[in-house]
Amino acid sequence: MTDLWQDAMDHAVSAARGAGQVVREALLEDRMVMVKSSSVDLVTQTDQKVEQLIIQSVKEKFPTHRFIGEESVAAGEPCVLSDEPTWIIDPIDGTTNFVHRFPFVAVSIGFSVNKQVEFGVVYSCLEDKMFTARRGRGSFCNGDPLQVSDQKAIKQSIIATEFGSDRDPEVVDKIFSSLRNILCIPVHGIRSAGTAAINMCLVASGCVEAYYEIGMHVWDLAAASLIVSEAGGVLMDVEGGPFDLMSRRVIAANNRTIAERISGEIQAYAPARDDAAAPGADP
Ligand SMILES: O=P(O)(O)OC[C@@]1(O)O[C@H](CO)[C@@H](O)[C@@H]1O
Ligand SMILES: [Mg+2]
Ligand SMILES: [Mg+2]
Repeated sequence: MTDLWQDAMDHAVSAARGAGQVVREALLEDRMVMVKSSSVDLVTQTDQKVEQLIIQSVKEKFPTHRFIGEESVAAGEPCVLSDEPTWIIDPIDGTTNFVHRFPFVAVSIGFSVNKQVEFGVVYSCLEDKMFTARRGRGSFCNGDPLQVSDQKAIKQSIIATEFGSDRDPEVVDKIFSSLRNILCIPVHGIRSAGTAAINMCLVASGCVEAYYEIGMHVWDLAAASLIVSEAGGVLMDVEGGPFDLMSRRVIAANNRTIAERISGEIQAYAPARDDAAAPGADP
């Protein structure tokens, strides 16, 4: 049977590796920092340049494919996940880390058809770790198979989360309330890589038992969601229902028991969905 998407996945790996080289070179220069939704939601010309390089390279090979790119959406492109083959791109996940030279910076490229992720590529470009997954064919890091942690007890676990870029005191109170509840289970520790994609690859690698967050976007999650599930992990909404790529809410865990326990401790809220502005979106 013809393997429809292997050529596209091979291109994604090559594009992510090339983008990582651009990121590493940019780290040697001064970076002009701009802001988006708030004074702590950063973007640089490197984010924009890398996204355009990836999108242009894909358009040359797959001219009918669609795109959801973080910086294209920021510039006004619609954020619509259709049934069409769609490349879901975060050119730099961890821009704040990139600006501060904190060494966790990822290029994330997900690919969906019929709203289902067919492959995911996350390149941690300062670690030179290429995380990949193809639906139904497992997850890998630099070609080595990945498997989530076999830890069953949350009290023997490390949990990853992030603080996001929303500084609204009411939102911050919810974030810290959830954090306190989970820390006081107690768990062994809480960790933040500063990038959702790498946090989720740490779940897939068995380095942390779970990651949860409210507020990130589809481009942070798409590729890594498949890397987690193909490593034997589970994905869930923060209130325990099914994971929804466009909801800006996720629990990614090594097993359902730990995911459900985390869900029970989170003070949930619902940010505006990524597809909220899409034509025909539910109000
Ligand atoms: O804007 P970026 O760098 O692409 O992504 C922002 C981000 O790093 O910030 C959040 C942590 O607060 C993560 O969920 C997300 O991955
Ligand atoms: Mg991101
Ligand atoms: Mg980004």
